[in-house]
Amino acid sequence: MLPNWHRFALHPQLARALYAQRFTAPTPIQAEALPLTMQGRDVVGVAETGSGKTLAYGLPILHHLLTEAAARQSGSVGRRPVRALVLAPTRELALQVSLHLNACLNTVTPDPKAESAAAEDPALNVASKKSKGKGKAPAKPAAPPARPKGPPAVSVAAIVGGMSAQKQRRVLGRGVDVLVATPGRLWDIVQEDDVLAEQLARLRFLVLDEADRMIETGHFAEMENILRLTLQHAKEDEIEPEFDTGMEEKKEEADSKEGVKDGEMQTFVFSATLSKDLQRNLKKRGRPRTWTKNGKAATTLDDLLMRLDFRDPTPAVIDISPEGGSVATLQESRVECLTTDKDAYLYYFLLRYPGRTLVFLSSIDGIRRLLPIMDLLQIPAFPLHSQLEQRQRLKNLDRFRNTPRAILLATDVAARGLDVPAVDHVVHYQVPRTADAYVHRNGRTARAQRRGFSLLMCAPDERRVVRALMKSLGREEELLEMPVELYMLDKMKARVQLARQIDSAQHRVRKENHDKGWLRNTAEAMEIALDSDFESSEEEAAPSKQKRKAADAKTANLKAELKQLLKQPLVAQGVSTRYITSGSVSVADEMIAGQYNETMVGLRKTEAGSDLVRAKKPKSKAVRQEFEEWNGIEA
Ligand SMILES: Nc1ncnc2c1ncn2[C@@H]1O[C@H](COP(=O)(O)OP(=O)(O)OP(=O)(O)O)[C@@H](O)[C@H]1O
Repeated sequence: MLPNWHRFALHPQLARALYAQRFTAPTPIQAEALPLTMQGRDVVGVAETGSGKTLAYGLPILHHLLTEAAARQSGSVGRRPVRALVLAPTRELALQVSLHLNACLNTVTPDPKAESAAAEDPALNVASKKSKGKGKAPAKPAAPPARPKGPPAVSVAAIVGGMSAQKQRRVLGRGVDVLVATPGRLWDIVQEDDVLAEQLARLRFLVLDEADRMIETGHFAEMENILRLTLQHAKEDEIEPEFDTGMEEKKEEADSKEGVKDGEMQTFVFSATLSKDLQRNLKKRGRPRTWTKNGKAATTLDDLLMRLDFRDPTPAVIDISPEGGSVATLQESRVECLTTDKDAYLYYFLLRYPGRTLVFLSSIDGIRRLLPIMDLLQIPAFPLHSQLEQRQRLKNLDRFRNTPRAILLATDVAARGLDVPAVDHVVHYQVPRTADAYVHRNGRTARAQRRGFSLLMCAPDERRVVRALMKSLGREEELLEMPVELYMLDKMKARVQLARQIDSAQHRVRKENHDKGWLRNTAEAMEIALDSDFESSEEEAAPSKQKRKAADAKTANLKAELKQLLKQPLVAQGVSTRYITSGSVSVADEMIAGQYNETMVGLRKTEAGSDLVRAKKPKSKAVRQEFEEWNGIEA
């Protein structure tokens, strides 16, 4: 059925699922990893973002468990032990991995709505339940046979923070074969669940997905604790002889055999970015002797990986990441602008190049500030950051997934691992702090061989960071620049300026109301009567009714003005809207040919990235210094 997959001799159920999802051939990382993982080797895989790493480790796990389940047949009762643990840095990524693996157990193509429902409820996130969803069979190829009823042969479930822990415990109680988890929540549960703790010591597979990120997200201690549990008992009891017994040689001989021994745990570490040094060290290393070498806790990814319980004496390292960290189908660019103009440049970009766009900001406050402005400008944008409730995060992700031109304003919580199909553009509203973050953010677009575009917004005080960033990626060429029609940009600035004024006026009113309400509520809760002094001082402080009325009227005027502006067509310089056949640009011709930009009259419809220009040569040092001093930029 799928000749390109034949050589891996995958379980027929997986072959059917690959066929149903039209994965006709393995991706390069899958093609390189599968022969090793299927033979019991430990693998460290580094491949560009969106290259199919999940199945590179997922298929061998599912293959093994499905084969094992077939041999087990019926009859076994009681809670099935967890056989594979996948640790992922964020809730979204864990849920996504779990859905991806489940889709390989269901031979029915998942319906995105059913998927999101399942994602909202990890208790549903097992193969048996999902198959009951209204899974749409693909039109072509023909729908495969329905799966048999009854409990799933292999179940996958996600355990993440922000969801009902009770429900997740119930899922665990039913038996989970592949557990996908974020370290924080898993550690909470493990501490109260001795059975689970015991099971983690007998895993057949351990996966660290986006391992480097887990250290950044403050999960370090929990992850270390969990990894400690996965050290298998026999090893902990092993006493290292202090003198030469000749045993060591024999052991080394046995160890030099590739792969893990039968039934032992296989470890997979996957990421889009793993330092070359670390990869070299991993190749050279032997097994860890003791967990807490020097009695110190691991603090870096290098430490952590060096402490992993690789059972394979020579873990295979597959690195097919592109030089400089960029994907071939990705077009990168930058635009230089003042910090205060970034909103206008972003607005310009969104109108000039419509498409599903993921905008990365470095702070939650930044998102909170930008969101109402986008709203006032009638740009549909959704936030994604760690202070949103989990349900809200999933809802926003879902909306972003299902709205073709949606905008997602996200912090780096969304940078890694998230697989939203067809993200057209990534915008770095602020320069990311590390080169890895830059690569991972960009990795949300240009996935699975699709084209993608990224724009780095660079303020004068960020130039130095950008230079360092490019240097650490080994880039010699500067990023190409996105050209901007300055005439059009001015119009954007006027609109943004109005939106900001309205927002700050509304914000003032909201804050006043909030402060007043807060005082009253607190006083009420504490059963304190606010005395007349307080009331009168409040009255004094509060703007008079008249003042408020005037302020409200001003805001209403501003709103009306903005509404009016938004209604007006954005016309490029040199274009007459009255006589669209005249002027320097033949708008009519382009309209007829469907080549015009929908919101910016007179500008051709072009894809982002198709009109990039080489950056201007840097000014001579003296001139630059003068410019920087003049602009108050630190030398
Ligand atoms: N063999 C295949 N053929 C076609 N598409 C595939 C194949 N394997 C995976 N995909 C699709 O490619 C997309 C990216 O896969 P995946 O999320 O595993 O990438 P990744 O390498 O883990 O990315 P990241 O590093 O960003 O997490 C997914 O939508 C997946 O369904």
